[in-house]
Amino acid sequence: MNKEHLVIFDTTLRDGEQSPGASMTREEKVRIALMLEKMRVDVIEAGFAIASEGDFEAVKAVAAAVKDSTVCSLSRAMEADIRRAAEALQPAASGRIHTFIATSPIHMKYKLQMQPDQVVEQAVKAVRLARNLMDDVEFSCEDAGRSEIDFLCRIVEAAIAAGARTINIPDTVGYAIPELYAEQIRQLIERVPNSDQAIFSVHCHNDLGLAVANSLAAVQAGARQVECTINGLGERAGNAALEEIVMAVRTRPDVFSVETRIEPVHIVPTSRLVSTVTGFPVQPNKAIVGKNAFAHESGIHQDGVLKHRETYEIMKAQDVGWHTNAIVLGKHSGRNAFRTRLQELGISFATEQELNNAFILFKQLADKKHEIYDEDLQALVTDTRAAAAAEHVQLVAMEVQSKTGETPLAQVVLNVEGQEQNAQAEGSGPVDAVYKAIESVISSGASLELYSVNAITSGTDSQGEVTVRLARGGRIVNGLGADTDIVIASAKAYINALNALQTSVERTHPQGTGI
Ligand SMILES: CC(=O)SCCNC(=O)CCNC(=O)[C@H](O)C(C)(C)COP(=O)(O)OP(=O)(O)OC[C@H]1O[C@@H](n2cnc3c(N)ncnc32)[C@H](O)[C@@H]1OP(=O)(O)O
Ligand SMILES: CC(C)C(=O)C(=O)O
Repeated sequence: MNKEHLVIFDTTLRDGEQSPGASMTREEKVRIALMLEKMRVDVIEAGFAIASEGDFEAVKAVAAAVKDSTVCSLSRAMEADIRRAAEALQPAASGRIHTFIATSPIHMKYKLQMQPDQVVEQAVKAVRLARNLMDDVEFSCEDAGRSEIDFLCRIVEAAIAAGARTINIPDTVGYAIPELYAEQIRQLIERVPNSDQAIFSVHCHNDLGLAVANSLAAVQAGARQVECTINGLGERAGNAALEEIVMAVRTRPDVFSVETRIEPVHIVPTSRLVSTVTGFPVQPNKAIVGKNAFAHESGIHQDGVLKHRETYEIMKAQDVGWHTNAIVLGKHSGRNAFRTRLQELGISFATEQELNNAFILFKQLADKKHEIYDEDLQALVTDTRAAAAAEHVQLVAMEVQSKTGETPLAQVVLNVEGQEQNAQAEGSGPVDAVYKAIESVISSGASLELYSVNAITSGTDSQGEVTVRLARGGRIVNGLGADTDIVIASAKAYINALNALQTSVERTHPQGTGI
């Protein structure tokens, strides 16, 4: 099927900048514009030239920098705005003046305080002036979503006759519903006698979360330009997200008879740039560009993706600029994902039982921690292997009381050579108390040469990894322990070192006297 071209009009630098707190400097706008150009956006709305000296300079700088995309400036239906826009666009290889006036009864009556006839007259004058200054002129009926269809037909016909090449029908306040909005576009195209002389465009706001759905419904009804923003940035709840429009059209060629010229591989880098410049983070579950958009945490999905990616992915992460999709290990993960990740880390187990033991520890850890990182897995494997080695001493249970102004008290239950033993001790800190309690049972006679604790990953739910070095009679051993509770990690590390000390005694003196 021969596809029609869908014009992608990006207004991140104009409507996106209207998000409270998202204002951008001239240099930042140029950086983003160059990324949009690289992505092959057709039209970049760079600002509202009359808004301020800074915005005028920004539009001018973008117009000078961009060569491949059309650069556009917004202007009210007023002579001063239009002339300022034309002046800012002077350096553009291809420039567009975008002029607008509100057409809904509520806007005309209360905001503009004009009669409908006056609005039509002002729109026509504005479009004519803009056409005298520039070939490419777009006219928008602000608040078209709440405008009467007969009035819209009248003003659109007049604007096209005055020279507008693009007619934009914005749902300014995000009031539209897909079927009704599509019907509005369809009727305009059918009823306006000169509609074939213009491209119909849509510009949807997301107040009801319907901006993308409305835009796509309008495309199905004949709109051939979509105005959108990176990350859905924009006034109030934002605009239709460019990445969602582009990828919907691309992913469902069976549904859409249009195509864009966007190179989607630049989507994620551009999204990151916009987020960094504006300081607006992208929510993790945001379609296409959110951190979780191509991440799988649940075992059944991970198993499916590992067997055949398309079982749970309708797009390819790399196509939109991600390095790869992600299998995130957590409490919902299964053995297939666990084993695969360990294999990627170069870790394999001699027996299925060893893998199962590690998987049990993994699930226990995942119950305490949101996400399990590679470093966690490495520590976990060390723990599994330490457990598999001969263990003379095992930690059964422990409890530590640590209160401001009071001496910490530790109670431990150890299994020593198969026999449970209880002990308690005070210490200068909780770890000191635990170590003294352990020593009151074991009496190893070893000296503590090193104690260090590291957070394995970032975040307060990170595991602490403790390293302990013990020395006795010229023998030095290290013990490692990891846990989300660093006092437990410390106990594990100490016991691990005591066991290593005993193992080294056995190696040198097979009839050795024990710990
Ligand atoms: C839906 C949209 O996103 S529209 C774009 C919104 N973006 C912006 O407003 C950002 C840039 N705006 C600005 O910097 C300022 O509002 C300016 C420079 C445009 C105008 O500033 P001011 O002259 O101080 O006017 P102010 O903003 O207070 O009021 C807007 C005036 O424009 C009139 N107006 C609003 N839209 C239009 C229009 N499309 N065409 C003609 N006049 C309009 C209003 O009726 C009001 O007129 P009044 O002062 O005679 O009552
Ligand atoms: C000026 C127009 C295009 C607009 O931003 C809107 O109506 O939301």
